[in-house]
Amino acid sequence: MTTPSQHIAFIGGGNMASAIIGGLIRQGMKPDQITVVEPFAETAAKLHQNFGITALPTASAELLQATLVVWAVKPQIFSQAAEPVMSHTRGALHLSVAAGIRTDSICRWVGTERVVRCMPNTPALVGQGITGLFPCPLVSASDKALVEQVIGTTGQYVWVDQESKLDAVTALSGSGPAYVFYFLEAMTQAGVGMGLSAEQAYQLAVATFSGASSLAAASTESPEVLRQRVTSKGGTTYAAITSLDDAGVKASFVKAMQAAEVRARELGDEFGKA
Ligand SMILES: NC(=O)c1ccc[n+]([C@@H]2O[C@H](COP(=O)([O-])OP(=O)(O)OC[C@H]3O[C@@H](n4cnc5c(N)ncnc54)[C@H](OP(=O)(O)O)[C@@H]3O)[C@@H](O)[C@H]2O)c1
Ligand code: PRO
Repeated sequence: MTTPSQHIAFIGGGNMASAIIGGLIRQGMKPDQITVVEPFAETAAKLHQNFGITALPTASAELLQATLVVWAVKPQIFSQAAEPVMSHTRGALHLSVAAGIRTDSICRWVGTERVVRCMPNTPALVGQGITGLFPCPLVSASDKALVEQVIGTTGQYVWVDQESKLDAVTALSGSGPAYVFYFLEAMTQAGVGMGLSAEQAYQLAVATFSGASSLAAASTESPEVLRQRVTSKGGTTYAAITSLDDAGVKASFVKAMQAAEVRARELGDEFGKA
């Protein structure tokens, strides 16, 4: 992976921007190749402390040097954040991480159709993210290559062929780390209830998740077969999975992800109008 030689601007310097900036810096990009617009002083201080970047509190002509602009603001304020930025960045390629906000809204707000919409996730912070990407028709092969270079510093990526599929990516891998943490909370709570220390229960739960994920990634077999290998006839796993099935956990999980996909669409409808 080569480091982008371009200048990159981030609008919004919070969690997701920091995850991507961290990836870029780890790969050797220099802080002076990165401009961040971040009005919140505490977040700006963290950017300085973590990456040596002095954020701008508001948009300025400094943004003119950006060849790529990464939009990492909440969907709710995207259109408002774009107003002061637009006049400085019309010549740049734009990459949005905002959940739900569709490319027709983004193109209107940023004044160009060189727009890629994406959905990363927070394991990007440790270089193990996965990002879904969707390009507008005017995005060139070299634009896509630049986006791949930037997002590649945070982990894996997949291009989707229809924009609506990004809402599914959002429900699956965008929100997905929260589902994993939810399971970790439950497994740790159960372990503590059975007499383990909180530290040991958490260590066992985290190692089990990462170990099982690595096994699934390395295996050619389906998760169903891998699960069956753990499940001895009449044994402990059988008792646990039967209890989960009786409680309808799998169906509830599918329903929960559908709720996330619906919410992504709603965010686009609700905040994409402006
Ligand atoms: N976190 C995730 O797991 C995740 C995953 C994929 C995609 N996303 C998407 O990433 C985007 C950012 O999420 P996040 O979790 O990184 O949120 P966040 O940590 O709150 O970061 C957003 C930052 O933008 C700042 N901001 C507000 N108004 C601004 C303006 N006018 N100009 C420039 N910056 C402004 C916010 O400052 P204030 O705090 O002062 O408002 C905040 O620091 C969202 O659209 C979300 O859908 C998040
Ligand atoms: N975090 C954002 C949300 O919860 C988008 C995916 C992960 O809306």
